[in-house]
Amino acid sequence: MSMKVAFIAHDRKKDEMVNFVTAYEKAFDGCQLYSTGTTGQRIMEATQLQIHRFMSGPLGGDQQIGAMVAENELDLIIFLRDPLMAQPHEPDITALLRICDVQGIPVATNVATAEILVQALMRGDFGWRELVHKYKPGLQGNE
Ligand SMILES: O=C(CO)COP(=O)(O)O
Repeated sequence: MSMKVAFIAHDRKKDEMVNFVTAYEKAFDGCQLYSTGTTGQRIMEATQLQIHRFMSGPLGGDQQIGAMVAENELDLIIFLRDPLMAQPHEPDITALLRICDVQGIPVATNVATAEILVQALMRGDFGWRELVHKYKPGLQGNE
């Protein structure tokens, strides 16, 4: 099953995102890729990856990705937030992180975590959906 991965980066984190995705281009090749508007544009300019781009974050892109999460349609999100600058669409960002916690979707908000998750992706140990179900009370595997 091909993994569905989303990339989001705030402006002062976009170079870091491009460098990160470029370094792991092979790992992401073969995944179904999604992004907010400008982040995806920057990654596609720098790599051969094909990415489905949603709207820019401040115009609703975080919410569009959040809608995928709500349907449990994403396996991994790399969201390089700018921790030092307030964003006009802060409520959308909070909402996206919240819905990831609702659905148990792994989110990396810095490259240290992203690195670990991508290593796991390359090893093929992304049994996320099963894991999530295992730990949810009342669901199969957690009697
Ligand atoms: O603002 C963003 C995420 O909150 C990112 O949007 P862009 O990728 O369009 O810059």
